[in-house]
Amino acid sequence: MVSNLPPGQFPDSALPFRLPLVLLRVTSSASSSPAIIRVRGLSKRYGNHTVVNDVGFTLAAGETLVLLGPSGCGKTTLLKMLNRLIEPDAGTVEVNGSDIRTQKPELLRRGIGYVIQQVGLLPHYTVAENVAVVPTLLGHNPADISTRTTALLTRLHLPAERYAGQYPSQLSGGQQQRVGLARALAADPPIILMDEPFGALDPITRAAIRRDFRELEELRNKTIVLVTHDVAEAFELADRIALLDGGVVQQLGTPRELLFRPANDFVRRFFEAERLSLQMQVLQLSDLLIFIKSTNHQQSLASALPSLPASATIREALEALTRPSETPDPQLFITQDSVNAQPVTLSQLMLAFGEAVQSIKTTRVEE
Ligand SMILES: Nc1ncnc2c1ncn2[C@@H]1O[C@H](COP(=O)(O)OP(=O)(O)OP(=O)(O)O)[C@@H](O)[C@H]1O
Repeated sequence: MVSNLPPGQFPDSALPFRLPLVLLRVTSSASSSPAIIRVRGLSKRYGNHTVVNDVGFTLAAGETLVLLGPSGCGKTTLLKMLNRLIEPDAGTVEVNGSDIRTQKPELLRRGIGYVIQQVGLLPHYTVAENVAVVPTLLGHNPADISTRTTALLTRLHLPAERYAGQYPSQLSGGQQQRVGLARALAADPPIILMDEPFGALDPITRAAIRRDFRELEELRNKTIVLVTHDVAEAFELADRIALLDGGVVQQLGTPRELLFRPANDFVRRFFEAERLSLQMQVLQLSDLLIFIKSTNHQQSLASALPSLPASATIREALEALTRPSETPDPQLFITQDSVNAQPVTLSQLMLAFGEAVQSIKTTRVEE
C-alpha cells in the first residue's frame, strides 16, 4: 500500500513503519526500462598496465551514468570504448542489443553524440556549420537542419541571429562548450557520451551550464554517460554513478547508495571530505517529513510563505530559508500535493536533517 504513494506522502496508519521507509529509499536503484547499452567484461591494457579491468554495466534508456574517480583511473578509456575510439582487449559493448563491433566505427559514432572538454569545434566553420556537421553527414534535409540548429542555439542561450555566423575563435570558452553540446544534440542521437564537458570552465559558467544541462528538454530522454572527477557534479547530474579506481568499478549505484551504503573503504573515503554537503544534496524534504513535528497552521499562511515541493533537496530548502529575512527563524511550506502542506522552520529543518542522517546510519548498524 505504502509503495503506491508518491514520494513524501505517508498515510497516518504507516507512522510506526516510517523509519524503514527512509532506508528503502536508499536502496532503490536503477529503472526497469529496457537496456540500451550493455557492457560486459570490458578490459584494456597498455603494456603491463591494465587501465580498465573487467567492467560491466547495463544502462536503461534515458538514464544518466556518471563515471567518477581519481585522475588516471580509466574513465576516459572506458568512455572511448563505448564508441570505438578505443578498441578493448576483452569484453563486449552492445548498443540496442547489437555488438558495436558489427558496425563501422564512423557510422556508429554518427549515432552517438560526443562532447569533450576541448570542445573540438572546426575553426574554419561557423557556429551553425559546426552544429550541422553530423546531420549533414547523415543526409538530413537542409531546412530541417537549419530549424533545429536555430532552436538548439536559442535554447542554449546563443541566439542564432547573433551567433550562428560567428567563428569559434570569436566565442568564450563557455559559449564554445554550449556549441559543442548543440553539435552533439543536432542529429538527435539517443545516446550522448561526455568527457569532462564542463571541466575547462570557471565555476560560475560551469554552474550555469550544468543548470542548463539539467533543464534542457533535448537531453531529457537521452541516455548519457558522463565522465567527471568532480564529486558534486556527479551527484548533481547522475541517476547512477560508477566509481572507479585502478580501472576497477568499486561501486555502481545511485548517489544515495554510494553515500549511505559504501561498498568498501575506498568508496567511503572518496566522499568523506564532502559528506555533509552531499547528504544535503541527496536527501529530500520528503525524507524529513516524518521527523518534523506537525503543527496546526492556518491555511491562509500558506500563501504568505515560500513553498517547496517535497521532492526538493535539503540544500534547496536551506538556500530558501537562509535568504536575508526579518524573521529570526524563517519558515517555508513543504507542499506534498494540492491539499497537504507542512510548515517547517529553519531550526526544525536542521534538527530533522540530523535525525534523518542518524536514522539511516542507525538502521545500517542494526542490520
Ligand atoms: N594510449 C595510451 N598509452 C599508454 N597509456 C595510456 C594511454 N591512454 C591512457 N593511458 C593510461 O591509462 C590510464 C587511464 O587513463 P584515462 O585517460 O582513461 O584516465 P582518466 O580516469 O580519464 O584520467 P583523467 O581524469 O586524468 O582524465 C592512465 O594511467 C593513462 O596514463
